[in-house]
Amino acid sequence: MLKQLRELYSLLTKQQRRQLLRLQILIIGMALAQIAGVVAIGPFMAVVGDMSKLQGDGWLAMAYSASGLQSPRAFLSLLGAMVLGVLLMAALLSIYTSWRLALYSARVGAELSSRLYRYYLYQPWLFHSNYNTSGLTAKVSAEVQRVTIKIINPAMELNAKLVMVSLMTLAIFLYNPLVAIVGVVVFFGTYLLLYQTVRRFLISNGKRISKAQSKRFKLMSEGFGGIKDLLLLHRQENFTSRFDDACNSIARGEGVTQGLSDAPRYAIELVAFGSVIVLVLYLLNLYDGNLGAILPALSIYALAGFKMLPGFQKIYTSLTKIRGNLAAYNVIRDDLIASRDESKNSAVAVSDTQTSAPITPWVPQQDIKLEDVVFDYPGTRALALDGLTLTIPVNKMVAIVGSSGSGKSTAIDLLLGLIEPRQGHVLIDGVPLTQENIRQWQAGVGFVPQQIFLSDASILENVAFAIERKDIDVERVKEALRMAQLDDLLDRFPEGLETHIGERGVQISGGQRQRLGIARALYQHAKVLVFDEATSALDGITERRVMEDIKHFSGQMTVVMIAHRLATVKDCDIIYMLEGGRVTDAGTYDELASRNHTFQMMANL
Ligand SMILES: Nc1ncnc2c1ncn2[C@@H]1O[C@H](COP(=O)(O)OP(=O)(O)OP(=O)(O)O)[C@@H](O)[C@H]1O
Repeated sequence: MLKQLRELYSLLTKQQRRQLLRLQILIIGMALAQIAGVVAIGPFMAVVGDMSKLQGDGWLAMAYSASGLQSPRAFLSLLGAMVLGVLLMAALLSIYTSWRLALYSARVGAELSSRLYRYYLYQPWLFHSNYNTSGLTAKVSAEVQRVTIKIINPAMELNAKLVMVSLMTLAIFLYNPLVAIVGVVVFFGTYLLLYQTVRRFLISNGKRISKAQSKRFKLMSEGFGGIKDLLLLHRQENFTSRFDDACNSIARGEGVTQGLSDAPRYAIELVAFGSVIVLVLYLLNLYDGNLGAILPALSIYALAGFKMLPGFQKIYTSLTKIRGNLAAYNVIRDDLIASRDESKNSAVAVSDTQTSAPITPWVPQQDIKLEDVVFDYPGTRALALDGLTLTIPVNKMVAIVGSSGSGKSTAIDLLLGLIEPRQGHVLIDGVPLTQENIRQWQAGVGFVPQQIFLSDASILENVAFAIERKDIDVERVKEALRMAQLDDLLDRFPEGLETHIGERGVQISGGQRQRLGIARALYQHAKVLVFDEATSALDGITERRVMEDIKHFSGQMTVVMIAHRLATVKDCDIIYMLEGGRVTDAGTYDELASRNHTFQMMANL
């Protein structure tokens, strides 16, 4: 556990560590104030037990005569008020420190969540293609929240109480070493014994919660994502019963961890009462039954115990909470470490996009080539692309067709610069695509996927996707919509460009959605348009209309498309047939239809 806490500390930013140091000073100040409050009760009780202490030459007698008060009772009231004053100061300092600690934990948690979100958004395509979104969402939200509330916050409280208990024990040790040693052994020993008993249980419990948590997120994402199928198949019960199981598992796990954290309080109360009886007997023996001498000592111990017992309990509950939730930390640990290592690069990337001048798109003049490209996905044995070579002349329409798994999407991802070839090159006018020039290349390429993602925002914001509203070029949006044959859509809605579409906005048809995807690509001034089965979800008539739109770009733009239905690619200048990650034939539709048997079968000729 210490290892993980140290690791968590190493994940803090420099600023967070500096804040922690300042908090540490505050914590020590708070502990000293608590000790002052406890010690202050001594003189007060000494006078209560034996008024004669105000006579003679002791320091209490000197303080009494210096106070100028006429009666011992008035002096006692003054002492009482002073004790209350010190206790009040200690209480105020404690409130302030607790507030700062809670704020600090919450801020660290929020920063970790932001850090993870940023880290994931900056990951390359390969990372995302192998991850499910619900897993990432669970990490950024639920797991970080668990780490914040159940590890960082308790760790801060543990820290504060450990300092307080240690300093208080030291103070008692200076007063009476035997009482301090026996007290620590009895209370610490009892808690340690209890903690060792439940430790194993807490660990397995924590893991169970993490597992159920990710299951819950998966069920939510799959349930809402596939709602249409569920409604039709009436299989909601299958999801709700599994969701119930996961929720119950979490509730049971959290309840048990909480219960195990609270349980020792009652056992300790018993030990505490026993200790008071033993202490009284010990003091009676020590001071030979002299109550005047016993009272101050007993009050100091009682007040110290009153402060320390909740401290011990807090240390124990913090430890059990941390132990029970370390599994949440383990789930996000690797990503947090990786995000720390990459944070500098991301910072550069962010400042790059925000401060540097707009990137000049790289517009090819002759052709785009994939040359002898080999690619395999991590963790797979088979090659996705095995020596793929193809040429896309500029301002032509080029299609890539082939059976499922033949490597079409992988070829497109390479072309877009989303993945890098293991061997071979992507050449733009003969110049290889590299990390140095990829941003210029991507700035000039428009990608239209099969499923156009609509933001819950206006048409304007959806065309200029992920751009600050104030930075959107409205004229350019209008131009893109016009080129994508979508201006009629604007006429239909009174609010025009401001019409809200997406989840909570007006619904648009599949064809309009696809055109919106095209407009989004055109807004970037793309000169190369890449369609990844962009029309496969459309009905025949809408698909033909969208294809007509795309044909408009022929001669002015380079169009690359993947299509399953061969009717879609009839007008393309070149059709590449892929099989097993390489080109098996190429030509126009008519050429392939006349000579290629596979093509004839695919086209149902
Ligand atoms: N993220 C991935 N991880 C591992 N293997 C992958 C991944 N994506 C694709 N593959 C594999 O790479 C090969 C080529 O896949 P690709 O998606 O490029 O084919 P495709 O022709 O586009 O198929 P489809 O028409 O079904 O989309 C397939 O064997 C596929 O299983």
